Amino acid sequence: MAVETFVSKTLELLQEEREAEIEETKIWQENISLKDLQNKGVCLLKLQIGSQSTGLYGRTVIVLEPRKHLGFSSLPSNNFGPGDIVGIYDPSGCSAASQVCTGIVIRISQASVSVAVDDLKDGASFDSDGLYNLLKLANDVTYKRMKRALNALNGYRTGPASCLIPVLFGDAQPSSHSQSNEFEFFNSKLDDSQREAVSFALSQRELAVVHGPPGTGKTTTVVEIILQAVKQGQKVLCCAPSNVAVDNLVERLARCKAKVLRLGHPARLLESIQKHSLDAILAQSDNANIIADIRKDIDKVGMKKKSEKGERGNFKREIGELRKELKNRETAAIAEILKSADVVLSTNTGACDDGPLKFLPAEHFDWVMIDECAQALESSCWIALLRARKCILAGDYKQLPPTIKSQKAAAKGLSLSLMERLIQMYGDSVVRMLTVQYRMNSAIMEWASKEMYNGRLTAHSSVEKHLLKDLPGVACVEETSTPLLLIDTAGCGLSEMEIADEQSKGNQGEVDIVSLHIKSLTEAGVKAKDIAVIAPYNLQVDLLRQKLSARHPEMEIKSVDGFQGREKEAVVLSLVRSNRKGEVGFLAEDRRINVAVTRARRHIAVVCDTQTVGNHAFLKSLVDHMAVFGEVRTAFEYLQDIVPQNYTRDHKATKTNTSSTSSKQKSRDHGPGKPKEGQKTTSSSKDNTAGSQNHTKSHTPAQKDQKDKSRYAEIRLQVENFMKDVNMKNLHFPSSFNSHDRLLVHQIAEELGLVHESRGEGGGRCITVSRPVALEPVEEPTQEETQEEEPAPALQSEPPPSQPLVDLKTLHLERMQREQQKREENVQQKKQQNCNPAAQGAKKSKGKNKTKAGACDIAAAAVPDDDFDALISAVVKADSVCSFVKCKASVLTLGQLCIFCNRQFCLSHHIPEVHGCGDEAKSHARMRISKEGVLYAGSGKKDKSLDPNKKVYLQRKLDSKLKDMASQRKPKNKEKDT
Ligand SMILES: Nc1ncnc2c1ncn2[C@@H]1O[C@H](COP(=O)(O)OP(=O)(O)OP(=O)(O)O)[C@@H](O)[C@H]1O
Ligand SMILES: [Zn+2]
Ligand SMILES: [Zn+2]
Repeated sequence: MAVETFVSKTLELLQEEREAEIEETKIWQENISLKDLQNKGVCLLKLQIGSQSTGLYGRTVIVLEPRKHLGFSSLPSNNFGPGDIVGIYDPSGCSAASQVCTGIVIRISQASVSVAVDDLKDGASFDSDGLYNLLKLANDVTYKRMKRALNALNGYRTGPASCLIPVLFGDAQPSSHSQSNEFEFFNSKLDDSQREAVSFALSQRELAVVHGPPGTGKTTTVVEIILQAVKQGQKVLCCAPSNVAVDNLVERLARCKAKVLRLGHPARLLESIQKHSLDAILAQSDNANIIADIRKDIDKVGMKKKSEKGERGNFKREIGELRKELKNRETAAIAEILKSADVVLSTNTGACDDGPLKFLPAEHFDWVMIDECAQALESSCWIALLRARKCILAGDYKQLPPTIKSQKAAAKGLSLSLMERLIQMYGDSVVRMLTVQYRMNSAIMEWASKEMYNGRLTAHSSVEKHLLKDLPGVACVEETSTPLLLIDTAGCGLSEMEIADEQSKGNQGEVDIVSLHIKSLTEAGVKAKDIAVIAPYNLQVDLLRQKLSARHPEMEIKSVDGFQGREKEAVVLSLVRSNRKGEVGFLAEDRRINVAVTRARRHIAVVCDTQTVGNHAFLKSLVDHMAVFGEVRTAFEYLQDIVPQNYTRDHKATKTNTSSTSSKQKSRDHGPGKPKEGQKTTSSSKDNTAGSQNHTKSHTPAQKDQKDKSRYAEIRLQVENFMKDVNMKNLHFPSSFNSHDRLLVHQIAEELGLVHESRGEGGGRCITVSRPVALEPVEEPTQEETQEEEPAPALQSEPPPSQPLVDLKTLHLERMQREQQKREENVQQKKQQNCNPAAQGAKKSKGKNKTKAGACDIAAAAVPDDDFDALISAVVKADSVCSFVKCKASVLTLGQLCIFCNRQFCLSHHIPEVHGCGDEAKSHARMRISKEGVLYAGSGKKDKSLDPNKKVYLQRKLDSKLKDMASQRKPKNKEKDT
């Protein structure tokens, strides 16, 4: 009964999912430009042929690359993967008429995609100068196979799985063998939890679940289980949802000398795996020569001129005979090979009856092992499960579930994996969890363990304390000495781009900060190939690649979903979302964040707006964990390095001229070895001394603390003496001061409201403290805006540097919140007056008329209330003329607002390219994504907040932009032969 219910419900949901997919494809074909398809990651446009070769059992393999002369060396972020079925089209479009051929993606990197092409249409060939489009094709083979398996499950009467099925549907209890047989482990290094999982799997009669959290050696355990099964004489069918996971197992098992056989299209297998493929083994078998001869004969016959009438019939018959002979021989050879293998491996759907397995008797396999089970649709598992009397499922259901297009079908249960369903049904009695992890520094692990794995994980001693600085060639600087680094953009105005599509978000400010952090890491000697940059959004991935890929071609920059199953020494995670409403959308999928964080071995840096992401409990737990156990910096510490392109918060440039360097200006924790050029911190504040400044430095072990304190007192005394001596202009500290000393100087200067500056490089670097430049007097600032207006607020009682950390964090957040409120009020006010403070700020900044939409908020925030009126009137005036440098044209009646910089321009300067927003316009055009169409499974809610008028305006603008850009380009007309 349970089976019937399950099958009918699942068939329905699969149908829904299939319809969603078809619907999506239809929408694409009808409404979406190729450009947009590319943005969605399912299309790659205008690729050129990098090389062409014959490989893989006679198939043509072409390598497609982005056009070189455009300067893009990397492909746009996309969802192509090995094994995908694709169409190759000439550049006229992606319609049936322009299709050159279809093929299968063999391999894809950031720089190129290799496709094993199916037969070319008659007469067609690839033009080495031509450009081609690549489109992912929907493929219903998988659906058909799953449906068939479900129907078979429903009608299952007798067969190997008759005892297994009732257990998997709760109609019979799982049981175990009465006497556990003694066995010896092949791998003597297994830890206790791994051994327990292996013993348990061996002792169960029908079902065992191995729950392997990140880095706990799940594959190691699975391999041991399989080897033990083989030793007992069992035949094992081993599956996983993805080709990558299957190949990984093939490699590991082959290394242990197991007799493995990998099923699947050779194009889909890793090169190193191909020798284990059915095709390769077949090619080496005794039958191979005969088969090859027959093939040759067929080719020969086929080559003869087809036009010779009369002869034609003979050829056909001859070929027919040869084909039949070939088929018989191959069938026999395949069956023989299959039977002699101990472990047959394939993807879940590759284990179907229409593949080579049809040559085996129904009872052939004893066990079915499904790895990465939590990432598979249950229906796909049933393709293999019907073949065995016992199943072992391995995976981690706390990581991302299978990708499902229909949110409805997902919500109704399609995304529930077999593994999770069984755990819901039987609880822990069928599960053994691996609890020792071999990847993460314990500080990284603790959060995941606590939030996702009931606190059961422990870090193996080999990784527990490992840090980047322990890697050969990596210097010990602050960035390489901390496992957790949170770079908080709250209150820094680094808002996400306003794009109507929930699936596509970007944040240029975070890109810049990530880039600076990458710079510190690589300068400290961390290799680019050991760093992963991860973002949850494809758009952000693209922006990050644009910024970083040219400089670091070896660095992997991927979406979270694309990184599951992988690990890197260092991970830099950009969470992107930063908005007033506190919307986190897509990030609200806890498992996605879990995956992102647990890729890191020695270091994870999270760049995010804690104020936005803090609205989500799970994300907040991460932020809090990092605040307590790691190091927290505010993005302000980085902004000085990126201000010019990004925004004008340097209000000295705005000539509102005051005193008030932003209250938010935080002490910058320049770490040893990472001081930034030209960096100057002119601010300090009472409020800093109140402790919030110290939140940048968090983790201080007790003994170190003691030493720090005395050194701190020593330096502090020197600085205080300097302050008393009015004749002394500067206080130079010797270059013998190490980076930590300099850090203390920095802290003290901050506390005492002094200016400090580091000069020189490496060992010659030294720090100087001086009095702040005299500032114009200002009115008493408000409580919140507590400022550094008096040169020396100093010498009030200073709390010692270490403070309860959580409190600091809270203080910080509270303050950010107050600032946010204030900013919002200001913006409100600004709106009423219909003015635009950013315009003025931008005009004066660097002469390079460029500013971001958010800049006005920042400028407003940076100005104390009292000055606000003055600013407003200045700005109203500025706003009535064109914002282009030196242009005096009035924009009151005929002005045009630039959506990128939010400024008014006259008709001759309103085009983004003309006044300096060209880059933004270009990237915006690239990012335009239609509202519908869902790329990922997940829990994201659509952002419905964008004003429809604005959206229409935006669309129109972008459309005309695209047209402009298209007409500027002379498309190369390629001749077509049909
Ligand atoms: N018992 C062990 N002793 C020492 N190292 C181990 C042990 N088990 C696993 N490892 C190490 O942990 C790492 C991950 O192991 P493995 O490849 O089996 O896990 P995985 O399945 O790829 O990862 P995950 O656990 O994230 O799924 C490997 O470097 C492996 O050598
Ligand atoms: Zn502009
Ligand atoms: Zn103008």
